[in-house]
Amino acid sequence: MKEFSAKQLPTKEERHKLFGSVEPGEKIKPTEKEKMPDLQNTHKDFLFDINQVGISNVKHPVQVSSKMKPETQTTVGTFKMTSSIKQNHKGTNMSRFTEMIQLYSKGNPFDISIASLKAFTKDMAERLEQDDNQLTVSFPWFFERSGPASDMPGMNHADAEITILYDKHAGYQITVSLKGTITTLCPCSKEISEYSAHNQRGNVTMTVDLSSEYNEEVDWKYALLEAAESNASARIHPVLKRPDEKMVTEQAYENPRFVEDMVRLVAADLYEMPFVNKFTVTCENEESIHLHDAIASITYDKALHA
Ligand SMILES: Nc1nc2c(ncn2[C@@H]2O[C@H](COP(=O)(O)OP(=O)(O)OP(=O)(O)O)[C@@H](O)[C@H]2O)c(=O)[nH]1
Repeated sequence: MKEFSAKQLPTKEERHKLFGSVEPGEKIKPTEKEKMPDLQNTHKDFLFDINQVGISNVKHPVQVSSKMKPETQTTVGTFKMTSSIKQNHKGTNMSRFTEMIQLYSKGNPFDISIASLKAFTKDMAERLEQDDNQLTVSFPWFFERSGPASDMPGMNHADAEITILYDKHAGYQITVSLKGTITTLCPCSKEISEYSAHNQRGNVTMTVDLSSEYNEEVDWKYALLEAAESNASARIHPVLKRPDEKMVTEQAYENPRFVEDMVRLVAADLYEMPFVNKFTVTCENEESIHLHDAIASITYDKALHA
């Protein structure tokens, strides 16, 4: 066997120099915060107001409560946090956004209940010395789902999002959104075929403005998921044994749905929810007989039809 001969490597410092690192240049600008120029806080005519300025794509662990199991979970939140600024103000103080997340979470998962996020956005506006603040947090929400016959559980998830808009004069506007996955079986295919019918995964996205009647006794994630799943041909399951698979297959055949049927049925459920003001429901079916998807959407504002 060939004997291993060790290389004589230069030191780490020498290696960095070998690959281009140089000595620091002369540094003459102040290093104390008080002596640094504060460009962001320059005031003169900068031509336009800005509607939203801040930071996006901030990842932070978040704590989510739910009516479904697990009743509390830690998941990953992706935040966007902004406020408006006036024409005479050059820039926002960006470090304050992430500083506030740390202040609220104290190094733990950030509690993203509606109450906590309402307090956060109001504080944020005050800390930025602006009239408004907007926060959006999106996160995968996990929920346990059991097989319909075997009752064997597994973990499903849906994409959830909360947007809180705080305005010093107008108060709060709260919008929540959930994208859940369902099974749809094609009614046309069932009608025309001697046997079988094509079916597919459908994605139902519901975006809802919450009314002032909303309180957190109601789990909005569960309510929206139920609106999508209870109207589908069948629900999606992580674990299915043969008796489960038989039930799900037959249930889908007994409840065929076009993409149009889905958005109308979900719209009816959202219409009946007293804590929903305005909603958009979109269904996109990943068609198993096409390369393209089928899509339908309804936007409805209860106030416009009062
Ligand atoms: N306004 C603005 N800031 C930026 C931009 N790009 C980076 N920065 C941020 O500028 C931040 C530092 O500015 P400030 O947050 O005003 O810091 P500061 O003045 O020391 O903080 P305060 O004492 O809270 O006012 C850094 O966190 C950078 O992320 C930009 O395009 N606009």
